[in-house]
Amino acid sequence: MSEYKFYDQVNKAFDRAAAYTKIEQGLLSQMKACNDVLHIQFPVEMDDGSIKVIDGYRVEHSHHKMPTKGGIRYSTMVNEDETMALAALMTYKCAVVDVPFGGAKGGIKIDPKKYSVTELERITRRYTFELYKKSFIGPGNDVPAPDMGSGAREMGWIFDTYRQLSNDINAEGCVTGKPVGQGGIRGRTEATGRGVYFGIKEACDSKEDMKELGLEKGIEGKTFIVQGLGNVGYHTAMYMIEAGAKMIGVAEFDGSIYNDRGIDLEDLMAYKKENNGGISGYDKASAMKSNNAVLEEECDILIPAALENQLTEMNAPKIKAKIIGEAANGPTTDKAHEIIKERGALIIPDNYLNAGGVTVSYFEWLKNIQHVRFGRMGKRFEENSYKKILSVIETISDRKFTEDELAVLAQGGGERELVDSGLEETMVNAYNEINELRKQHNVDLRTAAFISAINKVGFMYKGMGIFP
Ligand SMILES: NC(=O)C1=CN([C@@H]2O[C@H](COP(=O)(O)OP(=O)(O)OC[C@H]3O[C@@H](n4cnc5c(N)ncnc54)[C@H](OP(=O)(O)O)[C@@H]3O)[C@@H](O)[C@H]2O)C=CC1
Ligand SMILES: O=C(O)CCC(=O)C(=O)O
Repeated sequence: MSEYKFYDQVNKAFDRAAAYTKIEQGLLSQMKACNDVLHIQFPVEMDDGSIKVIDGYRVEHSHHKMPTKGGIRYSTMVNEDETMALAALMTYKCAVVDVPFGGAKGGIKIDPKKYSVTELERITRRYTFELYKKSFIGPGNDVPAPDMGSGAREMGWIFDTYRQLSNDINAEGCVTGKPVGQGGIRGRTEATGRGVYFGIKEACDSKEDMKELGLEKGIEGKTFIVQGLGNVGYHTAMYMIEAGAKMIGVAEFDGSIYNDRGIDLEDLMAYKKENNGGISGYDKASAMKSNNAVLEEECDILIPAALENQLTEMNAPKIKAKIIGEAANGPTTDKAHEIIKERGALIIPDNYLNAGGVTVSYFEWLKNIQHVRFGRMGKRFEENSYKKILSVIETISDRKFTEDELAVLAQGGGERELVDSGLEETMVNAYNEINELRKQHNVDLRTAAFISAINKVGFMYKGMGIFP
């Protein structure tokens, strides 16, 4: 296990922020506690007929809102402490972006690369069965989603297993991040990275805040370095580049690379695919001496998008980036946070910045329990209304719109457009809310995000009281 107890790190940030709230100590202790911690060990038959015992976890951190929500991580590093920390972060993250769920997280302690697809399916289905038996899954109680090492395919297996076991009419809402054909929503796969981009963009669009950092307003022209080109890292980089930023460094599990003229993301991804997921040997950038060395290079924005505890007191003094965009959960230890803050850099914290995933998961869950795709009822109606307005404009202005103009101007909101709009609205509003708190209390953005979360969860508890 890492020398940094992840759950302690989260609680340190919580305690720092709690001092700025008026919530009593007993209630603060209840907010920090993990309400249910499940550790299971279950057997799975391998392709060669042998039997393996697998460790699985699910932690429901807070039941102040139901269902609880959070991804399932497939990694050899999974353990109880990590799952508790990640579940706690889910509670605070949901509160920061006003997603009405309690926090949860799951983990299966395996290296998914070492198993065949059929073995992974058996592991996932048996894990789901265990969650079902123990009431740790269901659209009204606990709703998993993807995290490191898992994706839409695994969520599809979870949904199918759940619906075989239960005749719940809302079964589709038992898990999010599913393939679209199985009740998933368009835009969930890219949602976390898209949300990270919206959050960084909102920060960069503040002239006043950028001036404090000695930077120009806007994302365009800014350089960035990313750690981990998985789901979150790749989509973040893609949207940053689309907006005119330049990726000059990448760190992966097998090495790190740097090129101040920019690295072609798609070219690198194609190389990575051929190279078993690794970037070592990529010859269009310089190889650095270790897999984390590139994090210390000069850049405007550093985006850790892989693991927790990556910026520690060891490397924090050498980090030169002016903005740290925490796409991963818990990438910065408490001590590193203090060091980076002292230097005057802006840390955009995980419990706000990577909330795009759970936000779009919320939209997917709503779609599932409503049993109707967003846009299905209104899209045509909107389009017909816009066409009528445009036709009146044509009549009174003597101007004829081209087919292309009409296609753009008379477009109604389909599922993808509505998801994107809801995600942007959520990320922008939450940024401004926590940035206000940052200024009001003269604190950093992480502390501000925790103040926001603690006050919101505290407000729920005050209203509900403590049962019995
Ligand atoms: N998926 C989601 O919707 C959300 C994810 N997050 C967080 O984002 C982070 C990344 O998750 P996600 O993108 O889904 O996971 P993925 O499994 O898709 O990607 C993780 C990436 O990090 C790489 N990696 C692993 N170890 C290291 C290392 N030591 N140094 C550098 N890179 C490494 C992986 O390489 P390889 O695959 O070769 O091992 C992979 O490219 C996690 O902290 C997760 O909790 C947060 C919110 C939502
Ligand atoms: O989409 C979700 O429900 C949870 C995503 C997640 O695990 C996270 O935000 O860390």
